[in-house]
Amino acid sequence: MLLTSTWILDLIIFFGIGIIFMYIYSTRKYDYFKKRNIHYEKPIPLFGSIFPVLSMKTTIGEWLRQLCNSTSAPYFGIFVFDEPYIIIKSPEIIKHILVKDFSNFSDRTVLAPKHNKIMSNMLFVQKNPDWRKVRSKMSPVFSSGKLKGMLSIINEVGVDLNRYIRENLGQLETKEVTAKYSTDAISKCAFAINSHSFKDENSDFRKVGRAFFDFTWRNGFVQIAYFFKQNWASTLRLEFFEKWSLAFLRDIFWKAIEKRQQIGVKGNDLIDIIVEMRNNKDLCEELNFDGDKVVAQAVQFFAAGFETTSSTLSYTLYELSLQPTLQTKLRNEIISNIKKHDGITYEGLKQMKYMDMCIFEALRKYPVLPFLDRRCNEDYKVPGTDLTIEKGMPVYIPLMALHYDERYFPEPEKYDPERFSESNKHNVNGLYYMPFGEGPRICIGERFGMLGVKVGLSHILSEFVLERSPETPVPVKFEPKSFLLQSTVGLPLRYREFQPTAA
Ligand code: HEM
Repeated sequence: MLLTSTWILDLIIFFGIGIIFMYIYSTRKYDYFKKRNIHYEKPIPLFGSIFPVLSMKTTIGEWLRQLCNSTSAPYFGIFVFDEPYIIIKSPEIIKHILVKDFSNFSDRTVLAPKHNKIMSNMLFVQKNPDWRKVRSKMSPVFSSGKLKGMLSIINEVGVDLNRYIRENLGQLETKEVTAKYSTDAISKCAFAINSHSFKDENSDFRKVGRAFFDFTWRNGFVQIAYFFKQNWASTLRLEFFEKWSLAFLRDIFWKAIEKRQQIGVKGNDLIDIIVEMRNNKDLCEELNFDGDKVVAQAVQFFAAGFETTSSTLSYTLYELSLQPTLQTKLRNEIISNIKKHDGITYEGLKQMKYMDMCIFEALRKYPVLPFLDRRCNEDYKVPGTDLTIEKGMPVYIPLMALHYDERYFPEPEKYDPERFSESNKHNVNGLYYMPFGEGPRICIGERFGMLGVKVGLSHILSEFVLERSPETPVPVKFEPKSFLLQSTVGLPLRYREFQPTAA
């Protein structure tokens, strides 16, 4: 008993004071946009404006889309808990931020956790100046020469993929099928290991993939902390990826490196490239490139490549199953291309223009990342506007909202590859279509990702016809527990063998 004669009353008073303190603290910046005459989404104490996302009622991509539709302003504010964030809708301003004035916005907001050396050395989260050095050294990994070398590895996985489909004809969960394919392709390219996902539902790599990206409460909470409340994530030492999964990848990776160094035979994969880098003493010194910093590059390859490739491939197949005419058009292109090039070749894949259009349109409707983020490094006056973005301010580009904006893409819900035909030019006076991001921090694996998707489409559509089944969700409902656009019920489709008609 401190203040009153009963401890219950004391407790109520302390509790009340605590609530008042939290209220005052969490709302102290809530006049930020009002003072600057910037349109903003009204916050609620403690949570800010983003409560619908935090309570997992909606996905962040869909929420930002709703907000963008509710105002004609070129930019507006939101509050994430107690912090103001600026959302940029104007394609011209976006171009300034991502490309022209990149030096002011060269880092992402997501945490690079000091407590985890693998995670903090992944390119996606790395901050400058380290990011610049590692990016320039990793870029050659994705050169045409290296990609051509990796094509034969991915093609082998494509053969396993079609064998699996043939053995399981009927209804298949397409997202799971494409996840097996991308898991095997990336584990072979980055770790020189066949993870046998098609044979073993619970192969170790597949388990790691699930642990990384399946929508669980744990993953939802950690993603929120890493993207929105970095100080919580570092104080609580939260792990973005579960410890056992990183330990598994680290172990596999070093074994692969040792084996490669012992036998000295090249494999045209990431392991070769890393071995080359490790043998270059100057480079290792410059980057302080050893131990977990090296492992980080392979884990990055897996983490960034596995879900992105399988998501894009599965959504393209899903949309084509709903529109058989488009599916036939693409199949015809694939079959004649395979005949012309005597198989699935690098040159042949480059020539399939309709395939590009189908993938670009799938990426418009289902961008793997529904928003891009940057943090302002120093006060920045946006050219041609009254807006000054202050140092430290997080800036979001609402990718999904832009991809569904009727001004750029009429009837946005409709899947129409013709939007990306040669005659339809995009991003002429600014940026609004960017499934791989833009500027110096654009996706480093864009060409590798496209290669994986194209090889997968070529294998599947040359041999199978995909159809909608009663279980196929139309339209797709996105899982609010995930930052990525994942269907709540997967993408079940019916597969049957393609029977070519005699010419
Ligand atoms: C269809 C497949 C893919 C899509 C749609 C995609 C999309 C993206 C997007 C939107 C970004 C953010 C760009 C920005 O902020 O401007 C990104 C970054 C990144 N992606 Fe991809 N990605 C794909 C495949 C891959 C693959 C296969 C890899 C690696 C093997 C990869 C590695 C990365 C890395 C390392 C970054 C961070 C780059 C940096 O900060 O320098 N991605 N990706």
